[in-house]
Amino acid sequence: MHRLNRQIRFSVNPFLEQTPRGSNSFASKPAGEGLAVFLSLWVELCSDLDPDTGFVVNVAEIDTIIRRYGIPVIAGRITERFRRGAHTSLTDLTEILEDAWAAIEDRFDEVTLHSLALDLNPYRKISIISEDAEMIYFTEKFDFAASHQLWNTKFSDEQNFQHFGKCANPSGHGHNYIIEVTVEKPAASPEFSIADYEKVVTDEFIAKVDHKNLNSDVDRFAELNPTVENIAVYAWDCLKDKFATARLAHVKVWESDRTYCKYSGPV
Ligand SMILES: Nc1nc2c(c(=O)[nH]1)N=C([C@H](O)[C@H](O)COP(=O)(O)OP(=O)(O)OP(=O)(O)O)CN2
Repeated sequence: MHRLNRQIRFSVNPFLEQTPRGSNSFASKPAGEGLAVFLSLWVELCSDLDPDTGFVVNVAEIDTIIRRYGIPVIAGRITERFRRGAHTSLTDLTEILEDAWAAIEDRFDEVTLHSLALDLNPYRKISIISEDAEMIYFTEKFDFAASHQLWNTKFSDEQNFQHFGKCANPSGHGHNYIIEVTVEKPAASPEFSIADYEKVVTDEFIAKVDHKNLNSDVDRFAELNPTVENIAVYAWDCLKDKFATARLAHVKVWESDRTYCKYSGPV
């Protein structure tokens, strides 16, 4: 079974009568005319591969279906809210995403719609997945800078340099880390506060690691190597059970744009 993901970038122009023309789907289609609401929708589809084409579905077909049936639902609902001056909350966005799901889920032959994620900006998204239609997932990215040394006192110096190479440098080295924190909550439950969520992540995790020497400033790493894998577990432990109206679903820690570790542990 394969899972194919495709991102569809589009803009909503709430106060224009006509959808702007435009043909750069890499940037946004429909395009924004002047200042517009830029969004993107990630569509994840599952199936075995078609033996003749090697496709789950041709991405051109995904684009056509999503632009014809999905985007008009999202754009229409957002336009309607803007025009009557209504704020669009996460609960409203969840309903809009669920309506988009209903409009497209049966449009793909022999392929299952597995998830839909709406990027609200480059650092924040909401998602729904087929396994758990009652749940909404909210994800935001945070950054922190930290230094560390990879070293194991059980090893000789030579063995340490063999295992960890330049990361064993006794003076340490630094990374600009990114952490993505995903929480889940029942779609129908009371409004989730993004400000409260951000405060929890900032107070319970970022404050403990940002601008720190992980080996010497963070107790967890006094004996344990601060690898990206162990940092992900530490983040999980710091954050689980800390959200008042949501449950931690998983964390993803990026050590660089080439390395990340995703973790979800026992709660
Ligand atoms: N499984 C893991 N392997 C390594 C980790 C880790 O956390 N988990 N960490 C490191 C070091 O921290 C290293 O600094 C990683 O840096 P990175 O930029 O990814 O690698 P380099 O710059 O050293 O790669 P080049 O190819 O030399 O540019 C190592 N391994």
